[in-house]
Amino acid sequence: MTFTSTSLQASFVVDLNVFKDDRGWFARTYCKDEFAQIGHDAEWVQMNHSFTSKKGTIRGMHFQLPPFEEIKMVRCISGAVYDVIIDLRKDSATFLQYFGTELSAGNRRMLYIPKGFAHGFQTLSDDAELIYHHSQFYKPGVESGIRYDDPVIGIQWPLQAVNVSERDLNHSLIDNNFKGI
Ligand SMILES: Cc1cn([C@H]2C[C@H](O)[C@@H](COP(=O)(O)OP(=O)(O)O[C@H]3O[C@@H](C)C(=O)[C@@H](O)[C@H]3O)O2)c(=O)[nH]c1=O
Repeated sequence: MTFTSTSLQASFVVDLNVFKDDRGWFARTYCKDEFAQIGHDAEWVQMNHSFTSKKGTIRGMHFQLPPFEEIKMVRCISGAVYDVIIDLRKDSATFLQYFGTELSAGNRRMLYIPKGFAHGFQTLSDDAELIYHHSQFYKPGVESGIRYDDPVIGIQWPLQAVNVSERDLNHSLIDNNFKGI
């Protein structure tokens, strides 16, 4: 695996080493020893899988509140998405900045998202599927979110937004009281 730092400290784009032969290919998607390179020593306690039928759909921008913050790692296994993270770490030099990259079944790229970030994505194709690794259990009562179109963040989504969930449309906008997590 190749780990490439993004513009937001401690988050990484992870590219797989693909071994090809006449049958197809093989790639390792997680290895405790390799992930030690980026300081990852947490256990993945939950894995999730989502399917999104319509191109342009946005899900996000989600995070769990302290003390249930989590590390996530995401990979697209069907179609393509524009995947976005927002730095919400209050002491970070890049507080409230975002990073986005394309994840697709074709590029097999993963995004490693440390604690203290919001995460979301827009589908760039119909029938997009994402696999998630989580270092924390899902806790519905401690979920929070940032609006995908919050002007303070100013995410440039590639497509017009469609099919945003009621919950995601109702995240409150960032104001001066927001000090991060
Ligand atoms: C996230 C999650 C949802 N659910 C349930 C709650 C609900 O009934 C249904 C759909 O949940 P949501 O509407 O929250 O799904 P979704 O909007 O796709 O939520 C996901 O968005 C992306 C951007 C992330 O980063 C994920 O961590 C997760 O928050 O699945 C679980 O049972 N376990 C889970 O871990």
